[in-house]
Amino acid sequence: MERYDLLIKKALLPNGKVKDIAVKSGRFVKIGSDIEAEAGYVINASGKIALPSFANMHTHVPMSLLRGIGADLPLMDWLQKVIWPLEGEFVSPEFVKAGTELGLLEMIKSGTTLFMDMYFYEEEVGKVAKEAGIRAGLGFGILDFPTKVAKTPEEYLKRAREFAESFKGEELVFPVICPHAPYTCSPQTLKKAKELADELGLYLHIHVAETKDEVERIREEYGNTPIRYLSSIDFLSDRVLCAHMVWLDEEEMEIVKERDVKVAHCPESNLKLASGIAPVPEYIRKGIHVCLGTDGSASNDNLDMLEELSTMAKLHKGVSLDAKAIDAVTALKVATQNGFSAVGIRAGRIEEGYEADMILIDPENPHLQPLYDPVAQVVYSAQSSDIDTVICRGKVLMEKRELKTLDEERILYEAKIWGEKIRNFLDRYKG
Ligand SMILES: CSC[C@H]1O[C@@H](n2cnc3c(O)ncnc32)[C@H](O)[C@@H]1O
Ligand SMILES: [Zn+2]
Repeated sequence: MERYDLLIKKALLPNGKVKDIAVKSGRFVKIGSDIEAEAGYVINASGKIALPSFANMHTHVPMSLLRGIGADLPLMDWLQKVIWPLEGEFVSPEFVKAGTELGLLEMIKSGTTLFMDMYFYEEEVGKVAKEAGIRAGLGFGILDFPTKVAKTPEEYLKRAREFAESFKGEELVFPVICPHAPYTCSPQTLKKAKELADELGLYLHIHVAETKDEVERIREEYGNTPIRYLSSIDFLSDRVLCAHMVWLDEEEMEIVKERDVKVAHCPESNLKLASGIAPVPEYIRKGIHVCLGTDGSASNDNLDMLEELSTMAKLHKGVSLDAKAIDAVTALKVATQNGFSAVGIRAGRIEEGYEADMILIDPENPHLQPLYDPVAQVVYSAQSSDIDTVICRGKVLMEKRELKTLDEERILYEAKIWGEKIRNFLDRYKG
């Protein structure tokens, strides 16, 4: 008799069919009716909706400890007056570890199995991600100005290289090169970051065209808009993930399409920081590769991809007056498959041959009943607390809402202690 690592029985698939799902060596190997086999682990998914898990394609996970701080400010005031001074005071390996644990708790509980992160002391993020069993594309943030983690661009680049070299060849965690933005990195730094990514065969991840102010600043400094400027220094390729991309003109969209640059749309952060609304339906129409991210928890203020995808789908209908601007099936694809495939991972579909990353949603809640159209109802009315089970590469990270790899009680306790320290500092700073 065939033996599988994991057998998920009687799950309701997005196509409306009830099937068993067999997993071996981290992949979906058989999807069929009443699979009779031995299995290392069996999950009874009767009555549950099976969907691909989410790929959060732009985060600063340790910022979970700064959630709720700096509300109601635009990006540059938020960064310069609140966030960067706080990071200068608190960022340390211990802060990053505790913030990552809190963030991963939230991400796993809301169905994410891949996140793309940019921050400081990223080796701490890597260690926690490995323990948690989640996929992560991680990069040490590169800047031109001095902070407590590095003084010169050369030092940031050195740290980025050291981090990348120490995390190469891992199963689920992979290094990425992360210059922060065109307005915080000189052309020399951006070119060196690209050379480093090319030398090590890694993706680049960067903030681009987030605000109108940024566009003006880049135009004044370099005589061009951000995408034209990045194109002129040969920074763009199919291995570049650009977060935000709110303010592009038609010609820039053509450049992005032509180079197959990946776009991480972050609608909630863009709304909260009053940055604007990226023309995502137009990107999709043009065939640009769009995926979805939350950004950090101090600009969102959570890491909940289910909420993010619902916001995305509704927001673009509202601004375009087109109910089909981003339909439910497309929204789900942007939040799942498009994220994984942007970084070369064959996941985001529950199909034989795909990586076994998936969630089970419990529809036995008033806001999901009666159930007529599982995909649309998940997109428009599910809450992350409906997510019952989360599986990453065939490993169960949460079942019946119980976390299997993280100690929820300890992590929440430690986050509250950090909260006390940061609150005391803020009180003194205000006073
Ligand atoms: C160099 S590490 C990452 C750096 O980015 C800051 N950050 C967080 N959110 C945003 C955003 O939306 N735009 C630009 N920069 C952002 C974070 O605080 C870190 O300093
Ligand atoms: Zn960001």
